[in-house]
Amino acid sequence: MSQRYLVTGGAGFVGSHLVLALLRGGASVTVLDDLSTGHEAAVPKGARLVHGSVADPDALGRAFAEGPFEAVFHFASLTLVGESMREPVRYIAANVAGGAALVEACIRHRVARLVLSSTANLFSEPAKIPIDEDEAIIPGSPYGESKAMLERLLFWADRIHGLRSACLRYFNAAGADPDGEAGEDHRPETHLIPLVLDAAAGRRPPLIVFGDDYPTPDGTCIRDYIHVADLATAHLAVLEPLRTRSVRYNLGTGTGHSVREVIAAAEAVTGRSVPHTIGPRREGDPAVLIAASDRIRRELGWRPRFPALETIIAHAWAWRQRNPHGYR
Ligand SMILES: NC(=O)c1ccc[n+]([C@@H]2O[C@H](COP(=O)([O-])OP(=O)(O)OC[C@H]3O[C@@H](n4cnc5c(N)ncnc54)[C@H](O)[C@@H]3O)[C@@H](O)[C@H]2O)c1
Ligand SMILES: O=c1ccn([C@@H]2O[C@H](COP(=O)(O)OP(=O)(O)O[C@H]3O[C@H](CO)[C@H](O)[C@H](O)[C@H]3O)[C@@H](O)[C@H]2O)c(=O)[nH]1
Repeated sequence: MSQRYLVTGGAGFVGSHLVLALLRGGASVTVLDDLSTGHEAAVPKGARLVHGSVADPDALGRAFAEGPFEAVFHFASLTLVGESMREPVRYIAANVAGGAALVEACIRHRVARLVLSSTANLFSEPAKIPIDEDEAIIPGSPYGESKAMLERLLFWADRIHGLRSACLRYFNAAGADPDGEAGEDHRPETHLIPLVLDAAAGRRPPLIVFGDDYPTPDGTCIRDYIHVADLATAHLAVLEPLRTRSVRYNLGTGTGHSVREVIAAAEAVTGRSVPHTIGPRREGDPAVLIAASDRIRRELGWRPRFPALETIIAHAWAWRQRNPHGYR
């Protein structure tokens, strides 16, 4: 019998790519998603969708009735840093309550392993770049704070109940399924690469570059863009160590790219110009965020298959070209 997994938020960008990877590996997948930002059409064929919130006991009951699960992957979350700066209470309440309800259900249903989508926003004042797992956790927003709280909740769930967990701190998730079966469709879209590609395609007004007076070589912010398919393989790679211990890893490629470099790479990939203007800084944006992913490389042998920015952008562009209206 095939192994069965629960993926919360599996109708969203990163979650749907993990669902694809699990299905391609022969697993059975249940997705629990309230479709608040995800899309029913993004749930890959072959997975079962339970429509509802992780905070709703009835929806959790319907999802867990499909178990027992080998492991649970928790992507479902409010995810926007900027929005969380305006609505801190809603962000912390929703993310912590949803995560806590899910963890409680995992304990009750004797799930042994849970993987949490955590974030680079834990590290708003890095003492050194690249950022490793020993860096002090100083969340940059209520969104980051909610992930820090869930990481602590998981620490205690392991210590007291033996629920093993992996906290995966993604840096900038980007790209699309290399075979074109899934892609990025956030509404509203706030992420740089899809905005750049839509500007190139003429589907949006010119991109606004948020500040060109940062202490970086070209003045624009530097980020570590990691292919969403490589995030998926990292989720699969942690399942083995989770049999015996909890882990936490920072996930990026270890290479940073400025906003200007992203624009130049997109122009090279698409053969079009990316109309853009320079605007003010966006509140809360650190100048440079780059992950040291040495620990997961060393301990688990994980490597990004698609580390090059051009490949990440090419896959995102290919999906967007075939799906100009996203998932509709
Ligand atoms: N995209 C990134 O660059 C990035 C970076 C760091 C961390 N993350 C984390 O990765 C995860 C996935 O991010 P994403 O970009 O795929 O976001 P997304 O919005 O595309 O996906 C989130 C999914 O969760 C669902 N959801 C939200 N609240 C829910 C609830 N209470 N119950 C059930 N479903 C709910 C949404 O409908 C959506 O399908 C999030 O936890 C996010 O915080 C993302
Ligand atoms: O219209 C835009 C959009 C973005 N940017 C710049 O592009 C870079 C990337 O911005 P994104 O919004 O794509 O990503 P962030 O680095 O802000 O956020 C990412 O990392 C965060 C943690 O730091 C969270 O985890 C979040 O979910 C994740 O998308 C930033 O320097 C931003 O200032 C622009 O110049 N113009």
